[in-house]
Amino acid sequence: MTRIVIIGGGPAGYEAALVAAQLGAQVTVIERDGMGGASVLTDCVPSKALIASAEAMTAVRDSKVLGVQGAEPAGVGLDLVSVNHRVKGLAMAQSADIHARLESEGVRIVKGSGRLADDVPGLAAHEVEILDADGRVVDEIEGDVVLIATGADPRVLPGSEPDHERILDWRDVYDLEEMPEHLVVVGSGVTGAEFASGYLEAGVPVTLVSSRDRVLPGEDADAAEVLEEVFQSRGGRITQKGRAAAVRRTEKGVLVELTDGRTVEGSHALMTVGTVPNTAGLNLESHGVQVTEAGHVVVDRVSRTTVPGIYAAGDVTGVFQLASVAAMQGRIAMWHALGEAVAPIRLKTVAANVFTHPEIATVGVQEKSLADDADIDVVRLPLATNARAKMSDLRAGFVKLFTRRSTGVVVGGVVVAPGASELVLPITLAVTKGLTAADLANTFSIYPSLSGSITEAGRRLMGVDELS
Ligand SMILES: Cc1cc2nc3c(=O)[nH]c(=O)nc-3n(C[C@H](O)[C@H](O)[C@H](O)COP(=O)(O)OP(=O)(O)OC[C@H]3O[C@@H](n4cnc5c(N)ncnc54)[C@H](O)[C@@H]3O)c2cc1C
Ligand SMILES: NC(=O)c1ccc[n+]([C@@H]2O[C@H](COP(=O)([O-])OP(=O)(O)OC[C@H]3O[C@@H](n4cnc5c(N)ncnc54)[C@H](O)[C@@H]3O)[C@@H](O)[C@H]2O)c1
Repeated sequence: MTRIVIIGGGPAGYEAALVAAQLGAQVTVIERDGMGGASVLTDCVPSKALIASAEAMTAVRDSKVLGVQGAEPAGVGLDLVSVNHRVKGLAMAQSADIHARLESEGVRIVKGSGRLADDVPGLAAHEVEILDADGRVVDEIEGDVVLIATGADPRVLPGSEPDHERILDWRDVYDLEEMPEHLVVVGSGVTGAEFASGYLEAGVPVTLVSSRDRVLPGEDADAAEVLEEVFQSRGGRITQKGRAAAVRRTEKGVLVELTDGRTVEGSHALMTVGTVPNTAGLNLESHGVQVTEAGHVVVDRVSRTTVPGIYAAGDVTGVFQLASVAAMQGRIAMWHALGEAVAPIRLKTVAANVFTHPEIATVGVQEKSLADDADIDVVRLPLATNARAKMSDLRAGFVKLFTRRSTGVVVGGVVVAPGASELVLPITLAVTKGLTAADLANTFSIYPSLSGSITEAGRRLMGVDELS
């Protein structure tokens, strides 16, 4: 029986464990915190649960235009203590469900930190030491295959170290007992944009310190522009081209000093300036496992590292930091290691969503990476023209579709709308299965529905041939 040792119990680790157990391997998962990893306990799941409460606030406040009475902004508020209580409880419950599921599949779960400990490099099997919370080695186990799935932690900006009271990282926010009077979010990547949007919706004045001239530099530029407009129309402030040099505590709160001399004051600062992979202390380099300058483990498309028998998956690899990608990399690693037929990961088919208001969902090729003479047709349909959107008073947002001009095959798309994370699925399916604009156009969508804009985009891009 193949012995699999997995270090880290996030989506990369636990999904890998499920696949390996299903294929009859003997599986051990070493996890220092709790099953589900940072994704479930502190990052993805809690943030989306918090955002769900903020969205409920928005739905109530925005209902006046639909004729609802008594929902004036001053009369609607969030009870942050009970929201945080709910968020943490939900994360713990999800973690417990994953723990129970793994145990029911026969996976052994060990609490502690794992690290590679081969005495002799190059052997077919690998030793892994288990350390307790005090750093003492308490056990050693041998695996035929080791999966490194240790995730990533918040990056700390020197001079802006979180004190976890006023200067926070995103894992601290669920311990707040009162709403911040004025939250300064430093960093406008996906994490920063989501928290800035969520807290603003929850009724907190927010300033977003963005180091670029546009928030969400990695996303579709039109989508980022819509998000900025909505954010500012609701009273959010954006400090553009503002790179934080230091964040200090003041008598009343915090002062964010920017590299160009400007300052931003607030009651709390939330640091969202990226992540660092958890590779320290794993003995990777001494075992010949190649890591990049930034510390990410180098893997190929079937999750192999540079050492036979050692695989890596998830945020520790730096390949698209998404729970869905982490899980797929973990599964692929096990299929490959256990001799199953396996297709290398296809990053062009990955769908991603920014959970702001409105949400931004993307899949496949994106406009910013297209050459001027690319063989690509693009259509952009504003939501404002969609009947269902009008009924719900949704004005901001759009559907954008990219097809290959020569074949009509759908190669990418962007949806900016409330619930874009759900709406993007037909486009993702089209990109994954090589469907054409005509396939979308000839698919029945419900009338009236927001997904009608996706089939309509297909019709706009249909070639003349398909009409004849
Ligand atoms: C605020 C936030 C919101 C996000 N929201 C989303 C979202 O909505 N959708 C999405 O797809 N992605 C989201 N992400 C990204 C997603 O959380 C990550 O891509 C995902 O957690 C990666 O999973 P992983 O298994 O690689 O690592 P993790 O989930 O980080 O799990 C790794 C685990 O390994 C443990 N570990 C580390 N070192 C050791 C060791 N030596 N021994 C034992 N255990 C160890 C860690 O404690 C951790 O529990 C979000 C990220 C952030 C920061
Ligand atoms: N919904 C989701 O799927 C979701 C949600 C959150 C995070 N994530 C993923 O997690 C990963 C990490 O996201 P992130 O947003 O934490 O990191 P990031 O690296 O994507 O963004 C960090 C931002 O901070 C900025 N920054 C860095 N130093 C700064 C400074 N001194 N002052 C001001 N700004 C500064 C950077 O320019 C960058 O725009 C990403 O890959 C992201 O996709 C996914």
